[in-house]
Amino acid sequence: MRIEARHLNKQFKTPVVREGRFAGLRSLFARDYRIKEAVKDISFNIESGEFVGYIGPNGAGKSTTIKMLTGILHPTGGEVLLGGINPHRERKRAVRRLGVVFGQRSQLWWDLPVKDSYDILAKMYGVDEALKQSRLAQFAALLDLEEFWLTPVRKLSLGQRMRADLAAALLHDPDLLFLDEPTIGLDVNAKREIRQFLKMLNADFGKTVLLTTHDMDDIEQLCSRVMVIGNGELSFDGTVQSLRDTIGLPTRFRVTYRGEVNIPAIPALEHARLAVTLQEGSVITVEANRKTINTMEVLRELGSWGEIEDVEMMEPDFEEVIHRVY
Ligand SMILES: Nc1ncnc2c1ncn2[C@@H]1O[C@H](COP(=O)(O)OP(=O)(O)OP(=O)(O)O)[C@@H](O)[C@H]1O
Repeated sequence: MRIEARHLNKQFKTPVVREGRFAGLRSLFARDYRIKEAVKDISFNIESGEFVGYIGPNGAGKSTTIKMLTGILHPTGGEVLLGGINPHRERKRAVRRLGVVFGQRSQLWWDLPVKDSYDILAKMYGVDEALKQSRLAQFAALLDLEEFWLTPVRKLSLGQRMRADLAAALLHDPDLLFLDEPTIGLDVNAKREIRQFLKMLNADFGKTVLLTTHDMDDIEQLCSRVMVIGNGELSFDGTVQSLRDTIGLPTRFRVTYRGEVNIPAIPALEHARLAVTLQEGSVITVEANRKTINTMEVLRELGSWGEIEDVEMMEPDFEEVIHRVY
């Protein structure tokens, strides 16, 4: 099912608290508001079967976008279409086609045993008993749900809770999945399990997925496409590889010199973004943008600074670099 976002905007209006004498009294009569433009004119299409990552720094507008896409929050401007259905005008029809997981907040009933939440959700979505049983049997096998079937949700570990929440979001067999930080706070093993499951949902069951995350491994391992939002605006939309190319990931060279080192004030390759990031005696770390200079050029330049004893090359870490881009 296709997701279309057309010129989405969201402004939040929050009252400003006044200070000083009689401030409270004055606020009763005339209120000042501050307008926060959380999402500014965002448009994109996500085709059926795509797995798209949605990334950006804290407060960039990711959750606000997801809430508008799923119909929870009304846009100030623009329109959302999910398989042609506007979730704000036809909420019930849209809700049947989409599943949502918010990693920070469970949609399960906190004090009830896990299985009871599925009974309630099945009733809410009109999933009949036989379908509910067969789907739950499938999820129980894939997500190992049975070990905590009768445990109240509040007693689940974070990893168990996330698995339980995923099953809940899928109980009515939606075509679209919106996942807001589904791996947050999980350990390495739990992350791996969740990723395997999500990969399977997309590859084998054809679910269309939009995923927000701060974990670049999620993006690299799962997404065919990534959108970057910063300060409410889309700043990138393309493949993970083209994002890497755009950023021009720097490679780090750690060079140990024998004897004296003379770093020129302006290195010859400065125009191509060769920068000294650390100097510890005769050990110097430089960063070079491999898009603009090749390794031999870098080594030639470094060799002109002194007699090289050893060079260690370190490949860039996507996660670290993307945070610089934010
Ligand atoms: N209900 C609200 N009222 C006022 N401001 C809000 C409201 N919800 C969000 N905002 C503001 O809108 C901006 C975008 O918030 P949003 O939660 O969408 O960011 P995010 O990209 O999901 O961040 P994070 O990665 O921290 O979860 C922030 O500045 C936030 O403070």
